[in-house]
Amino acid sequence: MERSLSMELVRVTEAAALASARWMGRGNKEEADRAATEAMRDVFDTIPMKGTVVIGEGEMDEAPMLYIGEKLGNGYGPRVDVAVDPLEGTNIVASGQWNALAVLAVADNGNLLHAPDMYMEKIAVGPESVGKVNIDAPVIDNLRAVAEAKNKNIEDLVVVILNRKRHEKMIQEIREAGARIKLLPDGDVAAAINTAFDDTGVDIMLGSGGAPEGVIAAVALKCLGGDFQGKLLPQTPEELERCKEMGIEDVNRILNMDDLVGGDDCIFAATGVTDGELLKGVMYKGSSAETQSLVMRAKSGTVRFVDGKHSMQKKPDLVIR
Ligand SMILES: O=P(O)(O)OC[C@H]1O[C@](O)(COP(=O)(O)O)[C@@H](O)[C@@H]1O
Repeated sequence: MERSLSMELVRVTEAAALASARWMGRGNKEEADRAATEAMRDVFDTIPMKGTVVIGEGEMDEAPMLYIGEKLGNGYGPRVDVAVDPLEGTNIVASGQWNALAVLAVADNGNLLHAPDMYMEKIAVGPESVGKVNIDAPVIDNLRAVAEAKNKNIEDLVVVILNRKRHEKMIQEIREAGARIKLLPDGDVAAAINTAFDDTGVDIMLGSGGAPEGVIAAVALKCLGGDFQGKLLPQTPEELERCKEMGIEDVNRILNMDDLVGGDDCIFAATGVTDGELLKGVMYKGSSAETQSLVMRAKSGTVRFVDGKHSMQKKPDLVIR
């Protein structure tokens, strides 16, 4: 992939964030998602690449755009797999809470796991804890390992986990271990990324969430030198069949970083829609709007924070969609 592709891709997540942030707190997650998806789709065709959506808004018959298999880009450039989540945290935006992102990930053709839309058990940690955790290990063992790797006490750790009934037992185990917890309403991609940035105060992410989001988070952590492990959790015979079609015969198999995103060349881009620990959300300032984005490439190890100031006069399409 060209080095410049990462900076081009930020324009895509910026556009999605600018469009969907208009819907903050308005109680309409569908419209927020639609605005993000349309804006993202519009910008993709200006990007120099031959992309194919492998993780998107759904199958062709259920999503009008950014559907799985859709071709993206201007047709000149590298052949790449594209994973998109135009609005990660639709409920977050609808209720004006923290950590909604517009996100995408790109890797060389054939290198992203085509994760079906089902649950995935996940564990995410930053660089210090690489090689120290195991998704199959008891919670207490993983917490001890992260505490030791970060030279902390377990009581100092902050664990993030989605606030769901299915996590009751795990939350109890974390509490018994003495660690602190952030219970998330939604948004486990931001949570996973935060584990690799010390200033966010987040040490480890545990629990299950969407498998597509898992692949996107794995790309981010590959760029950051962290670790991500996943396990698919099919809930129905149809979902089990989907796993087999993907070549995953043993669903209990741990999906390591290289299973989720192969090779060493992948790019991750995200723009804050609402404020979070790492990225600020969109601010509309009358004649302009400001965005904050994160863009990273695993091959070079470059991590960039990009502040954008967008003119509403010169770019009227940034107004409400
Ligand atoms: O709400 P569930 O079913 O527990 O699913 C969890 C998944 O939903 C999210 O919280 C938000 O997803 P949406 O943006 O599609 O609403 C993800 O971050 C997470 O992976």
